Amino acid sequence: QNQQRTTEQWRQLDAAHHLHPFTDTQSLNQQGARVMTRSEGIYLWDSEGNKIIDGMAGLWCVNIGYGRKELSDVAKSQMDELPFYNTFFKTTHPAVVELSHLLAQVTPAGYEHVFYTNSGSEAVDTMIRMVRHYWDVQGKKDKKTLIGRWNGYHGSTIGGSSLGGMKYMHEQGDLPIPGMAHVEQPWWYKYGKDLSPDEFGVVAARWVEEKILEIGPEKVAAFVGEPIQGAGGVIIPPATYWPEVERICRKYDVLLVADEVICGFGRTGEWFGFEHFGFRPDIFTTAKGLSSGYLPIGAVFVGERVAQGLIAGGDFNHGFTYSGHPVASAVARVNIELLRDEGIIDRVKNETGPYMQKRWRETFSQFEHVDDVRGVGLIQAFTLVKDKSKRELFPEFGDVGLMCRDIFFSNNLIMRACGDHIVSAPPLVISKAEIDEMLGVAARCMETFERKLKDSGLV
Ligand SMILES: Cc1ncc(COP(=O)(O)O)c(CNc2cccc(C(=O)O)c2)c1O
Repeated sequence: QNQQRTTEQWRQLDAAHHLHPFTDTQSLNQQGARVMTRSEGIYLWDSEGNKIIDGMAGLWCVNIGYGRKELSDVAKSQMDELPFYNTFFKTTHPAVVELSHLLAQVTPAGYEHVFYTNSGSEAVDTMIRMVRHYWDVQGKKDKKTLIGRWNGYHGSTIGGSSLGGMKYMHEQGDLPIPGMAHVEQPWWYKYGKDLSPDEFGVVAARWVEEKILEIGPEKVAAFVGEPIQGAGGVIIPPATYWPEVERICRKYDVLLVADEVICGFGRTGEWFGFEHFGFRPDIFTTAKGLSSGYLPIGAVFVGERVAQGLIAGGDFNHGFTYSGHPVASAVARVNIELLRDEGIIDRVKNETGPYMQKRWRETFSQFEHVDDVRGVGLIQAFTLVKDKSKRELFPEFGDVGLMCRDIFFSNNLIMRACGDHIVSAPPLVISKAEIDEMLGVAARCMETFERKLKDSGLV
């Protein structure tokens, strides 16, 4: 157990030694970090004893919910038996074999081969190297460019952040690396103008075709996208988008990659987001819900075509010390078994997902500066807008988002601001009563937000 300290002591030691990710350390240290100490179900407790509703499942990852002893039990027994051994040099171990076998069963047919990493970023970087190596083996050495979307998020390694379309990340570290291209995101609210969503979905998909033709199909290795863009603001493409993207990729022999790090393992009410949108990627990357965040693990699922190409290609010179780590593998296996055996994903699809989407729309559509209220399964969002009637966004996209997020946070409800999008992705085990509790708090926060917005002179 951790040594018992006061919040202030934890804050001071944290400020003295700990550099946080995606953080302005100086401003954090002026206000002090919030010290999360324990968790259960959909709830967190901080060091001041506040009970917090985790509307973000950690970072979109605690799908099974907090406090599942089945995962900590298997972690301890695996750690006692074989805490580590590698999967290099012609060795394997039962934990990674059983996980791989299980994963082949919960994925649609045709995804029989999986490569392990420690994170989503590493899964994306693995995919980048696989895709380029695949085309080399096919003798098409010029097919190296990968196309992503602006505001897409594919992690924070050099490859992942280059493929991602977050310009504020590209500015740090001289990114993107060569061989990366981006098209606009399928955000109907901003780009759809007077097109219907379905018409816009085809237009947005054609941006991919234009980019492929601009670069030259013989140079394009793959198109990569999140079924629903998560960190980019829960941008849910119209139903016509993905089937059209798939048709275009097949037409120019461009591999199609789904980044399922957020959408995977039940978030949309299907096991994987590509099943919800009705397309079949050649490869898909996962992490987060794979272990529900209890231990770090990522996985790249390789479809038959690419798997056979790689296997025929001899040595694939890539991998990590902890690829297929025994304890992470064991925890992931039990996590997936619980998701499957407790029918959690079916319940998201048929019960709690529809309920959340109905209550989410009822709760937020009523507010004057909220529009584009949207969601699928248990991932949902709305956009804070200056003028609904004109679909007009705020000029400094992001300021009011943070204002709104801070009101939730000070009322012990965690939701996320992605620019002026407010997003939520709670644990998949959230009950209808907990959905009502969460949205009751949120509604009161939004009343406060609307008042604060009027006082701010921004509207
Ligand atoms: C689609 C996608 N792909 C890759 C990654 C990278 O995974 P790792 O972080 O495990 O390397 C992600 C991660 N997504 C992510 C990570 C951290 C914060 C937030 C946020 O929206 O606040 C989102 C992601 O959402």
